[in-house]
Amino acid sequence: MFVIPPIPSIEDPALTARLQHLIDHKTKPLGALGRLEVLMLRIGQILGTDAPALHAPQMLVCAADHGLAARGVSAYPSDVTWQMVENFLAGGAAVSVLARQHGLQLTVADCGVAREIAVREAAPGAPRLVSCRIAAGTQDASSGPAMSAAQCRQALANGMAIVRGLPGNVLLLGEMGIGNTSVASLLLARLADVALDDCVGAGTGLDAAGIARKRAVLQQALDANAAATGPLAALAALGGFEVATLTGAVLQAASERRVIVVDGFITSAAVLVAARLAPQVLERCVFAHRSGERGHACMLDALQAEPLLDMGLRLGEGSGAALAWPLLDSACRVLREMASFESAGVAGPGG
Ligand SMILES: O=C(O)c1ccc[n+]([C@@H]2O[C@H](COP(=O)([O-])O)[C@@H](O)[C@H]2O)c1
Ligand SMILES: Cc1cc2nc[nH]c2cc1C
Repeated sequence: MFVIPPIPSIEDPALTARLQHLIDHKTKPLGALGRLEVLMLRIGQILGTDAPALHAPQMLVCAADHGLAARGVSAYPSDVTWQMVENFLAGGAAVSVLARQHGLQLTVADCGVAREIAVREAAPGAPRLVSCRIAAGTQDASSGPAMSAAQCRQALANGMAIVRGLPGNVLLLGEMGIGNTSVASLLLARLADVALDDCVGAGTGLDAAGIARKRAVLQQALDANAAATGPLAALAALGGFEVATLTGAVLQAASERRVIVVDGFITSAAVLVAARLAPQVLERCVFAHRSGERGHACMLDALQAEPLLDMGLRLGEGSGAALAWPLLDSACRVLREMASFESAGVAGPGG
C-alpha cells in the first residue's frame, strides 16, 4: 500500500562547506566552471559525500494511455503509445539510442497502456519491460475522475516498488503516453494555480485551432473535477497511470538519497505532485532541460528549478535526461579528479 516514505533533508552545513572549499580551490579562476560548480555541490550534497560517484544509472520510462486522448487533444492516435513502447524495447527509439550510448539501464514500465505489451526475456543490459498495469488507460477526465483513489494509490506504490528493485544511486525519469501533455497541463493548472492558457501547448504538434480545442477540453476536465484540489485527489482526478507511477518512483528515489534526473514537461508534473506531498524531494532533483512545450517554463518556475539545457526538445521519453547525463557524470569526475592549486603547485589568486 502507498505511504509517503521519510525523505531526509540534504542539509549538512559541514559537508556543504567542505564541498565549496574543494570546488573553490580547484585549479581554475573562482567560479569559472559556472553552473557545473552548482551541479558538483548539489550532487555531493545529495549523495552525502565530497567524492561523489554515480554508478549503475537507471533510466525508468513509464508508459500509459489516457481517456482524454479520445477527445482529440493530441496530434497522434493512442496506438502510438504501445507502438513506441515496442520501439523502446527493440532499441530504435531516441531514448533507446541515448541509453545505449551512455550505458544507462533502460526499464520500460507498462503502467496502463491500452494494448497490453507482452513481457519477454531481455539480455543483460538490454531494455527490459516491467508490467504494472492498472487498467487499459484512464477514464476520460473531461467527464469525471481519470482514475479511482485506489488505482492512484496502487500506481504510486508500483513506482515505489520499481525503484526499490533498481540498483545504483541515480534515477533518470522518462515517459510515453499519447495525451499526457494534457495531464501535465491539468496538474500544473490545479496544483500551481497557473492560468490554463499558460499551461496548454502543442504537445506532439497541434496547430493553433487544435490547441484551442485542447484548451476547451481541459477546462471541462478542471470543471468536472473541481473538488479535486489536494495533490493526491488531483493526481487521481486529472492524472495518468504513468504520471502516478513516476510520482511514486520520485518519492522512493528521494527517500533512498538517489540523484533524480527530471526530463521534460510530463516528468516535471510527476515531480510537482511529489513535491506537493513532500517538498524535500526537490532538493534531490536535477532538472535536465527546459522543454519547448508551452507550460514547462511555468512548471519550472513553480518548482523553482533551473534546468541544465535549453535545446527546444519536446520529445519526452527521457531523451533530455539522457542528453544531460554526461554533465552529471562530468560534475562528479571534476570534483574527484581535478587538482587543487596546492596539489598541482599552481599559484592561487593574487600570487
Ligand atoms: O516531455 C516533454 O516536454 C514533452 C513535450 C511534448 C510531447 N511529449 C511527448 O509526447 C506525448 C504527449 O504529447 P500529446 O500531444 O499526445 O499530449 C508523450 O508521449 C510525451 O512523451 C513530451
Ligand atoms: C512518434 C512519437 C514518439 C514519441 N516519443 C514520446 N512521445 C512520442 C510521441 C510520438 C507521436
